[in-house]
Amino acid sequence: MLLDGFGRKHDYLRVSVTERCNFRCQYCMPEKPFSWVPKENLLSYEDLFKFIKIGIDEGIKKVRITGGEPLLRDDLDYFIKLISDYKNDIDLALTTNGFLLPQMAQKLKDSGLKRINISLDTLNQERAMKIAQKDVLPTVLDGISKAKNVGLKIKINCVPLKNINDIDIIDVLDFCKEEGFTVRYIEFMENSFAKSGAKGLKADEILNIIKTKYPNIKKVPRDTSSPAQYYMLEDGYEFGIIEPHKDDFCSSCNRIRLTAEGFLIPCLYFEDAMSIKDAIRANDIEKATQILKKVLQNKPEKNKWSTKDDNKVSSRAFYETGG
Ligand SMILES: Nc1nc2c(ncn2[C@@H]2O[C@H](COP(=O)(O)OP(=O)(O)OP(=O)(O)O)[C@@H](O)[C@H]2O)c(=O)[nH]1
Ligand SMILES: C[S@@+](CC[C@H](N)C(=O)[O-])C[C@H]1O[C@@H](n2cnc3c(N)ncnc32)[C@H](O)[C@@H]1O
Ligand code: SF4
Ligand code: SF4
Repeated sequence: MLLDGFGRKHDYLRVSVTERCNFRCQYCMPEKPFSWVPKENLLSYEDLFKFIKIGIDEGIKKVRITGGEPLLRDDLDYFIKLISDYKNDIDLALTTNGFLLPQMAQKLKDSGLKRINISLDTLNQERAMKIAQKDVLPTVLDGISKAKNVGLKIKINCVPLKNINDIDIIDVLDFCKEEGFTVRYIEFMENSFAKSGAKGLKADEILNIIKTKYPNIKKVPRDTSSPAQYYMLEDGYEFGIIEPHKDDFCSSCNRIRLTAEGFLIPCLYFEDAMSIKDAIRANDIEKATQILKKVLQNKPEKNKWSTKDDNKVSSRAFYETGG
């Protein structure tokens, strides 16, 4: 079992397979980074898989593949199959912007992927273009529909930005309700890579907008293993809000992150990380396991965003950590 220094059991591994992306979302990667991590510094699928096996053998029950845009990395279905064949009952999921799903959805499903979380900030083509800085919406909607048709379980992630897509919150909710998807609104997390001046909506602002159409909203008892607080509409439909500025879910944090370069990141909002790259490349499983346990031992108790100081800005890029 993987326990950290506060006795929290870790059974959720998020693996970023690339930091590259085909979108330039204002809240994440508005400019192409000055340089990408050179390809030779990335861990191969076989090496990432070696580490995932360690995790699974130590008690990891859920693996989420993310990025950058994970579907940009060639042969992702091969990687997913490696994991799925190793342990078929693992909760194997992917977070994607959806753009490459039209051609990938079936392959992903066939390779053993179970769930998919897709980013969808608006159903308005122009505003989608403004956020991603590319005309993405028709292809993303096609991708969502393909993913649904092949039988992948879908959640939608939406980051509402002030004066950009705050007017789309209810549309996105209604779309998800109709399609049978769970939507989670994520508060914009200030970071030094986001477009300057970008402003997110806080949870109560998001809720107030939803209440203009659905006044009777009930809070669902909190599942503290998820960063999302869920709410229920009168008809039973549930949606979530993720408030990264809070830390009430940190006391039951169950997750650890691995970047494409092999850094193990204990907490989304801390700079610390240790590399397992050399150990894994040398096939030194014992050393890689030791590093994993050391990272967990030194994991912070909670994020540093919950203080009253609202001006904190993370210097970690979401496209590097995978969110
Ligand atoms: N503060 C905080 N936010 C998180 C954490 N994990 C995920 N989030 C936020 O939630 C967003 C969406 O996460 P997803 O990639 O969809 O994964 P998930 O929420 O674990 O998905 P499920 O497995 O479906 O519950 C991330 O981009 C983050 O903004 C976390 O550990 N701490
Ligand atoms: C970094 S992306 C990687 C996966 C994929 N490219 C995507 O967009 O779904 C993972 C998640 O992080 C979220 N995200 C990115 N930047 C964010 C920010 N500054 N604040 C809050 N969420 C953010 C995205 O909306 C997405 O749901
Ligand atoms: S949020 Fe996802 S799609 Fe948007 S720029 Fe970041 S990695 Fe790319
Ligand atoms: S902010 Fe850090 S400690 Fe809190 S839930 Fe996320 S990863 Fe865990």
